Amino acid sequence: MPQALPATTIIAQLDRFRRTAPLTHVITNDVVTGFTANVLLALGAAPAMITAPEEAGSFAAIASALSVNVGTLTSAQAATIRIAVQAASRAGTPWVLDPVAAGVLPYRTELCQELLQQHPAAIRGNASEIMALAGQAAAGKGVDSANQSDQAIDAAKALATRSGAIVAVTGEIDYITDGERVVSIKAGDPLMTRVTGTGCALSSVVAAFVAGCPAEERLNAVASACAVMAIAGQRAAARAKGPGSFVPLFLDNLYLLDAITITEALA
Ligand SMILES: Nc1ncnc2c1ncn2[C@@H]1O[C@H](COP(=O)(O)OP(=O)(O)OP(=O)(O)O)[C@@H](O)[C@H]1O
Ligand SMILES: Cc1ncsc1CCO
Ligand SMILES: [Mg+2]
Repeated sequence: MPQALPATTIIAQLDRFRRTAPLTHVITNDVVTGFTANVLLALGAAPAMITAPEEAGSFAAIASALSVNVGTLTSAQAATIRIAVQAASRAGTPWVLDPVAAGVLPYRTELCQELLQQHPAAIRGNASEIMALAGQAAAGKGVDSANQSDQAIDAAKALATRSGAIVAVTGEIDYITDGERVVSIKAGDPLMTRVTGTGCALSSVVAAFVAGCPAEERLNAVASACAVMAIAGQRAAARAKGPGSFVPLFLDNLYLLDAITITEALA
């Protein structure tokens, strides 16, 4: 049975995050780069999108966390990702994988499977992506999921056990697992699927939350990252007229999140 995440845990994790303002190295897709940087800044992290193959390795080694997303993968970017992930792995920088459209396209699916051997701290994807990475039949529709997140709980547990990563499978309900414990978050709003990049940005927020986090606290850190995004999304959607007004309200609500808003949202 999935457990709910207590508000006190989310508040403590967000407080640690804001006090440390983690330097977050992001190698992501062309669609969401600016939005992801703004989400991280609104919450209080320090994003840096360093993508040159000559620089990605040295930066991954000094960053507090690395986030890798294969959404608009090219062969040149795959080379950069390999350099960055290997450097992060060697330096002990926790890194997070967002396997966008894994299962739909063999090239990126093989790259994601290869990267799993480099000990990701966390993997965040939608249901179809997590099922595909776990080797189950999935029905991704391009970058979108055609599966419900609860269909992917077993796949998420198996993938966590195999990779050693915390796995977050997101959707209407988010499930986060270390292979044994499963935590669920029910907040968010369907409007979050009507703007691009909420999931992609979440993966970089997950990276920033695992920065400097002891291994035994990682499940709480990843789940708290999912919770802050979902809560801010829910609060923004309550006042938005549609996707256009949702985005600025979402950034404002990330910035304004505090103990009171978090406690209220989960009450
Ligand atoms: N139907 C829904 N109802 C409520 N919240 C939702 C719903 N779908 C997604 N969300 C919220 O949006 C977040 C992003 O998850 P989603 O699974 O849509 O990512 P994604 O498909 O990888 O997105 P993208 O590829 O556009 O970045 C979830 O963690 C959740 O908070
Ligand atoms: C729309 C889109 N296409 C490739 S990546 C991306 C962002 C959402 O995953
Ligand atoms: Mg995605």
